[in-house]
Amino acid sequence: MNAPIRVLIHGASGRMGQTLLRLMAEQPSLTLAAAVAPPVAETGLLGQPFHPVAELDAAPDFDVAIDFSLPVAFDGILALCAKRRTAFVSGTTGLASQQRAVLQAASVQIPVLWASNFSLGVAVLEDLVERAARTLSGWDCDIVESHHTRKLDAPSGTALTLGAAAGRGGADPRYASLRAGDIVGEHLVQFAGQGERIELIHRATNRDIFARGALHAAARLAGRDPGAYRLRDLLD
Ligand SMILES: NC(=O)C1=CN([C@@H]2O[C@H](COP(=O)(O)OP(=O)(O)OC[C@H]3O[C@@H](n4cnc5c(N)ncnc54)[C@H](OP(=O)(O)O)[C@@H]3O)[C@@H](O)[C@H]2O)C=CC1
Ligand SMILES: O=C(O)C1=N[C@H](C(=O)O)C[C@H](O)C1
Repeated sequence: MNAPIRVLIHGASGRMGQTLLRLMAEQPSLTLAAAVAPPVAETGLLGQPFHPVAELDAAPDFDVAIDFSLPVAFDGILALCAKRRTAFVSGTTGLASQQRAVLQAASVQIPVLWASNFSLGVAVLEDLVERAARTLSGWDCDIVESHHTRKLDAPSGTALTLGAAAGRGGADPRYASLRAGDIVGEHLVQFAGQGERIELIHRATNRDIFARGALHAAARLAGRDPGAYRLRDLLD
């Protein structure tokens, strides 16, 4: 039997961090090495002690980090993974272009996977949007994203990913963002022509889909050759 893959969860006290910790047992190949969070958060919903962010360098050995935190916290965990030569999975959105460049540079040394959305449905939607944009030349393309009021970045990472897909198909998308209540995440991509309109919508109704996608990716990324992987590279 293979040794379990040791996982460090970064942003462990957050909405996604807590979901990841709850669902980790579903991936029997994974074991928790550390749950990292700022010092104000002493224990999470599951009662596990947090490793303080301030002592990130002293984190126990791990094989892969899963990061769902904030842009301000991203550089530190990526640097630790590069230093320890571990795999890095991140879903943190709102990154600056310079942070994306550093991530790309790190992929020469370690396996990395960053995705704006870890759900299967959005992966399919991305393909549909590119195809629609390619076919519907001259139609207006608008992307409307809705999220909970605690979300800090806008447009969402997913909206930008879908916009890039539309762009590859030749469209020039516009963006609109709504923040309301506890909406987990909704993305509408609308193509409007003369006398007709197509709406492609993805609605996330809970965060488990994102956490399962990230845990699945972590289990398959650990131990791989360095490189920048996409979610679709690791799907069964
Ligand atoms: N790619 C995807 O599929 C998805 C991506 N996301 C993205 O993941 C990120 C996290 O989302 P969510 O869980 O809702 O956000 P939360 O605000 O609930 O969680 C953020 C986490 O980061 C921690 N944190 C804050 N500041 C620092 C710091 N300076 N150093 C280290 N850790 C810090 C927070 O600690 P504390 O609790 O103390 O504030 C918390 O643990 C966002 O960028 C979001 O857009 C979200 C869902 C899906
Ligand atoms: O912050 C969130 O909650 C989410 N963020 C991601 C994004 O920015 O696209 C993914 C999902 O929509 C939830």
